[in-house]
Amino acid sequence: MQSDALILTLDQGTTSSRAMVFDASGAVVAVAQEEFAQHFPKPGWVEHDPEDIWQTTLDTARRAMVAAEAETGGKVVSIGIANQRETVIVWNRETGKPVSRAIVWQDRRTASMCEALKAGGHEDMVNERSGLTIDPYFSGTKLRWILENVPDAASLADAGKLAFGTVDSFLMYRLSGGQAHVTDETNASRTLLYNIREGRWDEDLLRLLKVPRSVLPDVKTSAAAFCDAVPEWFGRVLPVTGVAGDQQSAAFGQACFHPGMVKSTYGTGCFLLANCGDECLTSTNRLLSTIACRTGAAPQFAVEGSIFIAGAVSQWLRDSLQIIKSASETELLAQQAGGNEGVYFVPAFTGLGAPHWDADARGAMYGLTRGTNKADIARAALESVAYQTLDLLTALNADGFDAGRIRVDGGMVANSWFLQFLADVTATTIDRPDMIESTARGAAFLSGLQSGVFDSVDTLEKLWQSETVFRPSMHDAERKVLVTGWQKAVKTTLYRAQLDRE
Ligand SMILES: Nc1ncnc2c1ncn2[C@@H]1O[C@H](COP(=O)(O)OP(=O)(O)O)[C@@H](O)[C@H]1O
Ligand SMILES: O=P(O)(O)OC[C@H](O)CO
Repeated sequence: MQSDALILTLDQGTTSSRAMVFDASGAVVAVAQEEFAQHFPKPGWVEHDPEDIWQTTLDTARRAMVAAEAETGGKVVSIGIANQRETVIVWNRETGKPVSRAIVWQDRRTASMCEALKAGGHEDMVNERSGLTIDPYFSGTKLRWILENVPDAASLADAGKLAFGTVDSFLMYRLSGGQAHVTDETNASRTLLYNIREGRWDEDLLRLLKVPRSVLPDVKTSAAAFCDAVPEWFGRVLPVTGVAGDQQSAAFGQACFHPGMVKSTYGTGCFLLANCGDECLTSTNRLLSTIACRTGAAPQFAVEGSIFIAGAVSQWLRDSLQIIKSASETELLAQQAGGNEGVYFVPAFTGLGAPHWDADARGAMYGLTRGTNKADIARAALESVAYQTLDLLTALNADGFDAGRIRVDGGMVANSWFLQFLADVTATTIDRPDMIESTARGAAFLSGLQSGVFDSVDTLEKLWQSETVFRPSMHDAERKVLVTGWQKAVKTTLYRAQLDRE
């Protein structure tokens, strides 16, 4: 292990870009973060400007690197990337310019395209090969939408001048000065175009979604020589040696290296991953199969439950309702609320993900009375994230797992009230590590293994430390009442979506 070597990680998330520098002991020595604009041009549409993604990534990376090298006297030797997944960027290979805004994973504009694919009887084939379900969440239909709706996109594709990528791929294209068009297998596994069992872009899926092979990046394993960042950005050449979708990266950063280990990340959304080792398990309860990070020759897999709105509920209370000034206020408000008061909040702002998969569902609050106040609403908002996790765990356990303990991370786990309620309502032990930035840490682990800063996975495993353990303490009867109320609220929300479709 090189003692003065540092690793720069780029955690490009849905609401902000964050750069972190790690040292050879796995500790964070510098952080820089910038939020960027979210665009909602039509109901259900969510877009980012790719130039915002690039600029905030570059600015935060430079700031964190300069601070870390000045502070420690060490040198950054490699870069790791963890990114919001599924989000689609398409650019012109000749000019490097995106042809449209990025279509974000939360965007629902392709709901009818997905319905048509399902009606065409393609669901089983898509599920078997990609591990995913047909839903607007994934990249494939978003890419199709751009090819069909953005002027010149199809003709550029015909001329071989169009490139598609998830966010990691776009960042590497820019970092390498336009040399690299590459991604990693965890990101590829979220596109709906990748055969996760055979580890290749799937010709039948490409044909189904009418995606030309020429627009796709090359795929590597997550710890690999991806590309070199040119000196223009950091003053010297720096190799990108670790790349993963942020949720797979978080599982790696949480040292969930063994089959059966489970992590759940609470950022904008919530994503629960259970390690399946080298077995590609198929859920019979509407969870996803996905590629996890590997360090050896054999591909690794996880079963995943994806919830679209988690920490974003607090952002909505802050930015849209304006009843709080910061997300952290929800903790005190929830304590003040005292009880659930029969108030339920189903935050289906962008449809419901696993295990319901209803793109048409929309958010709702139930049980409001004249006495309902902002504390009740804040509590219901936090509760909703715990109930949604319960729905995932119920599906996971029905698939044969025994998730008795979960490692949690992400911005929302600073909220201890939420974690205790999560433990209570799921009757599961919740383990918060000393380092909740697992996403960035996973990318640092991957990059550092490849660049020689870390010598082995065993070394990394020893770096993981628990900070607080939240144990279930709620009586079964109380839990049952609360959960029954939630189930009724979800049922009503799904029924309403069904009525809207009729
Ligand atoms: N104390 C808190 N209580 C509840 N939610 C919080 C708290 N702190 C942060 N959040 C939420 O966590 C999210 C930020 O987490 P982060 O992991 O940075 O997300 P992302 O990577 O998706 O951008 C925001 O949605 C924010 O509202
Ligand atoms: O930006 P995050 O951390 O909420 O993660 C987004 C996920 O990768 C979407 O699948």
